[in-house]
Amino acid sequence: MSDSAMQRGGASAPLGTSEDLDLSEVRDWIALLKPRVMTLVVFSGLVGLLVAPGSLHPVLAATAILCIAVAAGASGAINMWYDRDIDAVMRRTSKRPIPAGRIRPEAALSFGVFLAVASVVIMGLATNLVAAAVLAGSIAFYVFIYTMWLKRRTPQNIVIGGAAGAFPPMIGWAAVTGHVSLEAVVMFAIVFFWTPPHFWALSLYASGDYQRAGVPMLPVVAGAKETRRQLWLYSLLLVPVSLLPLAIGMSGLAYGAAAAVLGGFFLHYMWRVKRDAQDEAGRSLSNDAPARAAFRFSIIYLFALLAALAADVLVFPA
Ligand code: HEM
Ligand SMILES: CC(C)=CCC/C(C)=C/CC/C(C)=C/COP(=O)(O)OP(=O)(O)O
Repeated sequence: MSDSAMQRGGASAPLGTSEDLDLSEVRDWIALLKPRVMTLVVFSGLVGLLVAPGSLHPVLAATAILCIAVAAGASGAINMWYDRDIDAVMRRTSKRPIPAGRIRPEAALSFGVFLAVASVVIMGLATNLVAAAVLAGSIAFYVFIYTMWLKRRTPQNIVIGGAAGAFPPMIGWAAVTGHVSLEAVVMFAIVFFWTPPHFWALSLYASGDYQRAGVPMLPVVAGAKETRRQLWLYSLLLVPVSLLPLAIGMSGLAYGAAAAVLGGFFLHYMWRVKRDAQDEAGRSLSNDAPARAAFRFSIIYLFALLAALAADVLVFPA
C-alpha cells in the first residue's frame, strides 16, 4: 500500500479494500488534471478542428484532441503544484490532492511536466509543428504568464492570463490546416472575451477565499461594484465578437441567429449581476444569486455557441 493510501485507509483497513484505495488514488491523479474545466477546453479544441477546411485522419484527429486534453490537464497539475500554498487556505481548493496531503508536490510537478512534454511531442508527430507550437505556447502561457507571474500580482491576471484558455480552438484549427488564419483568431477572440465575465461572476461570490489567500482578484482589490462594471463591459464586447464568424463569412445566418439569441441571454444574466441589490460597500444583498446563475450560464453559453458554430459550418459548408 502506498503512503497516500495508508493515509486514507490506515494500517488497519479491512481486507478487500485495497482496490478501492487504488481507485481513490487514481481519482486523485485525475483531479490534478482539473477534468471538469477540461471538458469545455477540449470541446472548444474539437470545434476548431471540425470547422477547419480540409481533413485529418480520424485517428490523428482523436490524437490531436487527446493532446489538447492532456496539455490542459498537465498545466492544471503544474498550476496545482505551484499554487499549493494558496489552495490550502481557500475553501474551494483546500481538499485538492496536494494541500490535503494525498499527493506529494514534487510528484505532481513531475507528472505535469511529463504530460506537458508528451502532449507537445505527440501533437507534433501526429499533426504538424504549428499545432505543436501553439499547444506548447498555451501551456507556457498558463503556467508561466498566468500562474507564476500575473495571478498573484494584478487584478487583470485573468484578462491577460486567460488568453491561455482561448488557444484550444486555434490549436484544433492548426492541427488540420497547418496554419493560423483569421478564423482561428476569431475563435480565440470569442473565448478571450468570454473569460472575464465567466471568472468575475464566480469571483464575486468566492472573493472571501481569494482575500484569505492574498490573491489580488478584482473584487478583492477594486471591490464588487467595479467587478460588476468590468464584467458588464466585457459582456458587451463579447456579443459583437461572437458575431464575427458571420461577419467574416466563416459561418452563415443560422449561427448568427444562434449567437444573437445566446448573446441576449448572456447579457440578461450579466445585467442581473450588474444590477444585483447591494449594500454601500457593493456587497450583494441576495447571497450573490445572480452571480451564481451567471457563472453557471456562462459555461452553457460557450458550449452552445461553439456547438452552433460547428453545426452551421458542417451542415451548411461554404
Ligand atoms: C484565467 C481564466 C480562467 C479562470 C481563472 C477560471 C476559473 C474557474 C474557476 C475558479 C472555476 C470553478 C471550478 C473549480 O473549482 O475549478 C471554473 C469553472 C469552470 N471553468 Fe473556468 N476559468 C478560466 C477560464 C476558463 C476557460 C478558458 C474555460 C474553457 C474554455 C473554462 C471552463 C470552465 C468550466 C467548464 C468550469 C466548470 C467546472 C465545473 O463544472 O465545476 N474556464 N473556472
Ligand atoms: C491546451 C491548454 C494548455 C489549455 C489551457 C486551458 C486553461 C488555461 C484553462 C484555464 C482554466 C482555468 C482552470 C483557470 C483556473 O485558474 P486558477 O488556476 O486560478 O484556478 P484555481 O483557483 O481553481 O486553481
